[in-house]
Amino acid sequence: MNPTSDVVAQLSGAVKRYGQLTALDGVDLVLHRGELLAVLGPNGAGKSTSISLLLGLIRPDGGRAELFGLDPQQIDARRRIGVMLQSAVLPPSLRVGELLRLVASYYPNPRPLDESAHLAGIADLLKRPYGKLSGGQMRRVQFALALCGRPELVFLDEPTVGMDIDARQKLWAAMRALVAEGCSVVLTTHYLEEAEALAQRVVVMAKGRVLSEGSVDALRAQVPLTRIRCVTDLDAAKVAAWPQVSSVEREGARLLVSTDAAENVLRRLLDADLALRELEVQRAGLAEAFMELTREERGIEQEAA
Ligand SMILES: Nc1ncnc2c1ncn2[C@@H]1O[C@H](COP(=O)(O)OP(=O)(O)OP(=O)(O)O)[C@@H](O)[C@H]1O
Repeated sequence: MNPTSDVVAQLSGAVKRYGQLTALDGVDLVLHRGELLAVLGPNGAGKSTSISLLLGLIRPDGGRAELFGLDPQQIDARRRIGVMLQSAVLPPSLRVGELLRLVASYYPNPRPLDESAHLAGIADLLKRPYGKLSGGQMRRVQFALALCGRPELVFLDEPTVGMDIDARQKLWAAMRALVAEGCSVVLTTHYLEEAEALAQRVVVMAKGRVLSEGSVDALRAQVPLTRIRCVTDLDAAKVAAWPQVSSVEREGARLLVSTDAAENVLRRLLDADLALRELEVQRAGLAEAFMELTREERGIEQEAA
C-alpha cells in the first residue's frame, strides 16, 4: 500500500474456508480515511469473517488483508484501531471506569476518561460494576471502550442491537462525531435505516461475495421504485396485474403499491377509486434496494432451509 494513500484498511481477493464451506470467496473491500462504510448482507453473508480478517483474528486462505498498509496482526496496526464485536466478554466485577482506564492504557495517546464517557453517553455508569448493567448499557460501555484509545479506525459489529430508540440515536450522534474527527468507521448492521442515516458508502455482501458497492444514493438508484400508499377498497390482485406495477400488498385498509412508473399508476388508481384517500408517495429506500439486490441469495437460502 502506498504510505500517502488514504486507504486505511483493505481486503484484496480474500478467501476464507471452513472445511467444505467457503465463507469468503474473493472479497475486495477498501476503506478510506474519514469515511463510514456500512457492510450489509443477510445472515451468513461473510460480514463478521471480513472484519475478523481485517482485525487479524483469523488468516485468509487466499488473497490479502491489510490494516494501515501492514499485516493486521502487527501491533503497530492494532494500536490504531478500536473494536466493538458482537461477542464481547468483559470481566463482570470491574467497574465501568476501571474498564475504561484499563483499555485506554493499551493505547499511546488515549482520550481523557471523561471525554470517552461523554461521547458514549455513559458518564452516569462509571462507578457501576459492568456485570450489573443492562444489555443496552453494556453495549454503550463496549462502544466507549472502542473509542477510548482515540483510534483512527473503529470496527462496530452490529453495535445498536438491543438498544432502545434513545440510546440508538445517541450512538448515531457519537458515530457522526467520530467521523467528523476524521476517524474511519466500519459498521455492520441489519438495520438498513442505520446504514441509510450514517454511511458514506455501503457494501452489500451475500454468500461470501460482494454483490454491490457504492453510496446509499447509488444503491437506491439501482432499484428505481416508488412506493405508493393509500386507503382504498380496490382489489390488491387486480392492481398487481396492472402494467408497471411491481408488487402490491394489503395492510388492513391500506394498499401498498411499488412501481417504476409512479405517475401512470397514480393516475390509474385515482381514476379507479374516486373515494381513494390518505395518499402517500415515497421513493424506495435502501431497504427495497437491499431486498432486490439480495433476492436471489435469500431465495436460495430459504429453499435450502
Ligand atoms: N469458525 C467458523 N467455523 C465454521 N464456519 C464458520 C466459522 N465462522 C463463520 N463460519 C461460517 O461462515 C459463513 C459466514 O459467516 P459470518 O459470521 O461471516 O456471516 P455474517 O455475515 O457476519 O452473518 P450474521 O449477519 O449472521 O452475523 C457462515 O456460513 C458461517 O456459518
